[in-house]
Parts: sequence; C-alpha cells; structure tokens
Amino acid sequence: MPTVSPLIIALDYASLDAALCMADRLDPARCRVKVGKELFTRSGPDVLEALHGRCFEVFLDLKFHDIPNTVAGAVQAAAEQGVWMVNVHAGGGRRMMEAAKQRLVQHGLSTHLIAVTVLTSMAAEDLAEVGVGVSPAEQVERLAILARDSGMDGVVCSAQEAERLRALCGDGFLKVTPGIRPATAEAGDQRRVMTPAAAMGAGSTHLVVGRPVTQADDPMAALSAIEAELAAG
Ligand SMILES: O=C(O)c1cc(=O)[nH]c(=O)n1[C@@H]1O[C@H](COP(=O)(O)O)[C@@H](O)[C@H]1O
Repeated sequence: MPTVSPLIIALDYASLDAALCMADRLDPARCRVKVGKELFTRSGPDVLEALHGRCFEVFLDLKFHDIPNTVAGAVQAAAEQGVWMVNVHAGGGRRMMEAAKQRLVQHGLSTHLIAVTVLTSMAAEDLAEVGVGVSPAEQVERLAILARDSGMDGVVCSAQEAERLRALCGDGFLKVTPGIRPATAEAGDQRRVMTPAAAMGAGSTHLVVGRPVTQADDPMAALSAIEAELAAG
C-alpha cells in the first residue's frame, strides 16, 4: 500500500550501510525516502533495489541538468529502476523538460517527473550573483509556469512559494518542499525555510526532511514530533 504521508525523508548518508540502517528504523507506511547525489554516487543502483525490497517508494533526487537527449535518457534510466519520483532542473529549459516527459510517455513509465525551481539554499543575493535580478519568489513563479507548460507533474520549491503556486497551478500540481525546519531546528545551509505544519498549510504537497531527523540524537523521536505537529495541523 503506498503511503499517504506527505513526508519524504532525505537519506543523505555517505554509505549504503548507513542509509539502510536509517531506513530500517523507518516505516514505509509512514514516509517515503529520498536518495540524493552523495548516496547514489557511492552506492549506485543497489540502494534503490535495497529500498524497494523494503517496500519504500523512492524519490531519486539527482537534479538532472544537461542537453535534452542526455536528460531524457537519464530520466528513462531512473524510471526503469522503478523509482516513484525523479527530478530535473527547470533551468535546463522547456526543450529539456519536454524531452524528458516525452521519453517517459513513449515508454509507458509512470514515475513522477518534477523540476527544481530555485534551490532552497538560495536567497536574493545568491540569485543576483548568478545574474538573476528578481526575487526568489518571482523566479520560482516563472520557472514553475515553464515547468507546468513543459509537462512536469510539479516542482521543487520552498514552502514560502507554495501558496502562490497553488493559486497559479492548482492543487494537483505537486509542490515538493525541502527547507523544512521544526521551530527548534537549525537552518544550516538552507535559506528559505518553514515549519512542517506551516508548509502544509501553505500548500506543500510533500515535505522533504533531512537533517532535522537524520542528525537528531533520537531520529525516531524527531520524526514522531513532526508527525504530531502535522496531525495537530
Ligand atoms: O531537490 C531537492 O530535494 C532539494 C531541492 C532544494 O531546493 N533544496 C534541498 O534542500 N533539496 C534537498 O532536500 C534535502 C534537504 O535536507 P535537509 O536540509 O537536511 O532537511 C537535501 O537532500 C537536499 O539535497
């Protein structure tokens, strides 16, 4: 049975063993898991097989950003390994996103395909340094509309932009939001953050949570506290 929980736990570990040790403490009925660049680069597809074997739905977060043909092939490869969700950078443009979507459709693959808008670690000054002179909210809006028009199932954005995107793109357009920080947690390298309950209230469809759970003294207690916060609304 797929989970109905909006929680996606980021397994940002440096080894397969460490990631599986965490996964073995999690319940696939209560959350999904995310495999990102560090873990995948170290473990390769073995980690996907191991997590699928434990009945987890997996978000493969490799943020593909390349020419259309290359990204389409990478997205196909991910989907053929049975992942629940995969992502690309919206900054790769319309033709790149369309090629990726088209490849999934051609092969009858139902993996969710979403696009990263503006990384949650970036603030206005970071955008300015890379030549983007508008606010993160404006840039997210522009890229989300492009992603929607290019056939994406949704976007990665911060929860701070979720409400605006819900109004623009509707409830069915996925809004996957990292930068989730319970009130007592450190922001770390994240810049556009929100608490779990506030993020759901703002229209996030899925919450990506990493260090507040994985680096907690008691990860299960930290996860339960987030679940309790969400249940209380
Ligand atoms: O695509 C992502 O998942 C992602 C996009 C983004 O804009 N910001 C972001 O933090 N992420 C990922 O979400 C996770 C957040 O982890 P924590 O900051 O530890 O909660 C990390 O695995 C990031 O790679």
